[in-house]
Amino acid sequence: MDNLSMLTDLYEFSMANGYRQTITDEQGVFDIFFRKVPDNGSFVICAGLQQVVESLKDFHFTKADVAYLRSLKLFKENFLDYLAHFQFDCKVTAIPEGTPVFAREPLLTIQGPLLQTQLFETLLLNIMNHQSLIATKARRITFAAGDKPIMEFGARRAQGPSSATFGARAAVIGGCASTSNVLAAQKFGIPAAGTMAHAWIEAFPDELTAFRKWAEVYPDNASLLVDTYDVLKSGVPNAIKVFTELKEAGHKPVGIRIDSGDISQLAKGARKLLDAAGFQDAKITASNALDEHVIQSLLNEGAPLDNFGVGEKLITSSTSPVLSGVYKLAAIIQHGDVIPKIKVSASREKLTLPGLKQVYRLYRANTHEAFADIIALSDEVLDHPMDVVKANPIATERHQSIDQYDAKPLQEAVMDGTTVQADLPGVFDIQKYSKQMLQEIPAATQRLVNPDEYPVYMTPRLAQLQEKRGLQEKESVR
Ligand SMILES: Nc1ncnc2c1ncn2[C@@H]1O[C@H](COP(=O)(O)OP(=O)(O)OP(=O)(O)O)[C@@H](O)[C@H]1O
Ligand SMILES: O=P(O)(O)OC[C@H]1O[C@H](OP(=O)(O)OP(=O)(O)O)[C@H](O)[C@@H]1O
Ligand SMILES: O=C(O)c1cccnc1
Repeated sequence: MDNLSMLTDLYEFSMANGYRQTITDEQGVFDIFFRKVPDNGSFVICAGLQQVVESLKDFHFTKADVAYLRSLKLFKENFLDYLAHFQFDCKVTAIPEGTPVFAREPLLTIQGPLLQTQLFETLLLNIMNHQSLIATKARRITFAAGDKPIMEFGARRAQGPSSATFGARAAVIGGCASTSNVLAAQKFGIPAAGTMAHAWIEAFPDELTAFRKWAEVYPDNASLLVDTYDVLKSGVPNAIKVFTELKEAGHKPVGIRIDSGDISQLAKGARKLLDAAGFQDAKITASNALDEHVIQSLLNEGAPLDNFGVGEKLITSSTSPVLSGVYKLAAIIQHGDVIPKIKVSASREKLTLPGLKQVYRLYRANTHEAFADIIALSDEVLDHPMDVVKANPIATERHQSIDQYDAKPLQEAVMDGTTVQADLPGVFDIQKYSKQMLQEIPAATQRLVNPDEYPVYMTPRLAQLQEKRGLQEKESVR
């Protein structure tokens, strides 16, 4: 990661400078969470922690950064000096990447000097909102594709270079098998994959010559794009001619890609022709503005497709392009005393969760079947049975009783100062872990349309604290 310490909103510097002049001893505790799941889904796949850790570990300001900030004529010298000698001194706990998470759960909590914790808001949200959004979209798309591999093809349509590269990382966390983005492949150890563009076909006098020349250069990697002129009349018959020549020379053709038209009809026609010519093993890849709904529809129609290349709809999460994760102050620690903090705004839905907290996944006793999550204060022991309250302040039927469960804490220690305490696994290990975690949550919460709600509760103590602190803040403005 580049040094991104200056990638923040001006107001973070303004507040941090202000804290330096006013309340210098306080520690801040901030939580990252979201309230709404993209695409009306029920869960988000948490992603971005590795880049959060890398950027915090290396958080510093160069001489040029400090000179620039000085030139704004907003900040005191004691603050600029603090930045010039910045030493990261916070503790970070977080839910591991790949975990399916739900609204209002603290995905990441950071505790440390208030000035420092304030400064990280914009950068941490930028990283986690982006990667979690794309990992979640990728999970929807790979869910629709079942066991058929998805190649991530989005670099050309991503919103800028870094969205392309970190988006490809997130796409793999969400289940994609490979990427066409060579930088992402190199950086994160993802298989680099791809076929050819229409330009290759157009560059030669005719399609057959173009296919032959490709096969000469890549005899063992002949995946031919068959839709430049006419898939069934020209593309597939020409591909079969070249595949036959390759076979005679002892090579195994890979397959074809269809990138336009009615993919289902074309794939069915192509499959017949390929099979009749003895190329039952040749794979059919589809691309062209695919998303989870088009893929599901193609497979429901029985389209004989083996792979999908998915670009713009995945890399931009175009049908739901924002994950509105927020970074909220949960407590101030003053001389060792924890003072829980809450935001009470006009909309009850935006009520925050005060205090130092932990999230638990609740399993039916002695099984791997998760049925709910619960947010507790971090010093609490969970009761059996327990009267719990939905974390969503505007949910109906908020009160429930739960019993006979096993609880697994989700947040784990990640950083203590610049010491990294958590494992930061490679992307495919994260993908594997993510799949295991998804198997544990009910199938009905994972369907693409109108998924069941997965309950997220608070313990009675946390609910009481939220109510009490909320009322206190309301009283204070009377
Ligand atoms: N059988 C099908 N069922 C559902 N959707 C399909 C089917 N075949 C193709 N699609 C999708 O329909 C959309 C429009 O396809 P169409 O071929 O009209 O695209 P286009 O972008 O106009 O074509 P081109 O790429 O040649 O410009 C694409 O998202 C494509 O993936
Ligand atoms: O549609 P996506 O999911 O983003 O997948 C990637 C697209 O990128 C290429 O298109 P190209 O840039 O050549 O444009 P065109 O095929 O639309 O003409 C490729 O042929 C796919 O259609
Ligand atoms: O390799 C491909 O086929 C490819 C890569 C990027 C975008 N479209 C297609």
